[in-house]
Amino acid sequence: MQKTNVTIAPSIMSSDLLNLERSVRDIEKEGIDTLHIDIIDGSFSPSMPLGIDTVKQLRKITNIDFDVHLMGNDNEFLIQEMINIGVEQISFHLETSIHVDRYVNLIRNSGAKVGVALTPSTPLTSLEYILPQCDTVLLMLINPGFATDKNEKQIPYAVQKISDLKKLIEEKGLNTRIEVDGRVSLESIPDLVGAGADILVAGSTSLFIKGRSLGENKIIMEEKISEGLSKREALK
Ligand SMILES: O=C(CO)[C@H](O)[C@H](O)COP(=O)(O)O
Repeated sequence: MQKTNVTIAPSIMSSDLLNLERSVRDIEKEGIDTLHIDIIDGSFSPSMPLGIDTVKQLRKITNIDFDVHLMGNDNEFLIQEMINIGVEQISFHLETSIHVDRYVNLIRNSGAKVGVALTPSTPLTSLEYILPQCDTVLLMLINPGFATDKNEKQIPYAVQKISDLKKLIEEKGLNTRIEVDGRVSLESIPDLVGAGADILVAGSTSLFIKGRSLGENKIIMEEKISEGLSKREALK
């Protein structure tokens, strides 16, 4: 399979939470170099699958890149904790941020990559001034934190929002990567990648689909990514 620049970022909260070390080893064995870690504070949204100490423990056992998605209200506190641990990318939500430039600078000065996350209905206009300072924009395609709620479906305007963001990034001549998260399923990957998604957060509807091994699911994901890249080429 041809290597593409679309990143598969397994969401550790979708793996076996009772065997995190084994999940990390399985992910490493597949040559995956990014781990998506959701930190949810129970107030921003109701679940609390992983905590700060989980990230600390994970850091001790692996050098894989940590792509941390903060879903909390106290961004300054959480960002500082992640910086202290030493993670490679930190994304925080604009909806819970007043001091956005301050958070961007905190993350940038630590050497980590800067990500700004948007819940599904937050318009792209909210990125107007901050986009040039972002390495990544994380578009949530379900309401963040509700991954275990099976009634939570991918938003119907996912492809539209990704292609609108891609256009904005290209118009401004930026290299910002688009990360998508929430029901990034085997079925939806070709359209999401076709529209411009660069980082796919892989959870229960792709990499961790039960009944197949991680390796088997990864091969199918790669096929779907190739399909998406062909679509993207055709749309040019
Ligand atoms: O951020 C998340 C939920 O807020 C999870 O990372 C994501 O939902 C996992 O993927 P899937 O929806 O395919 O299980």
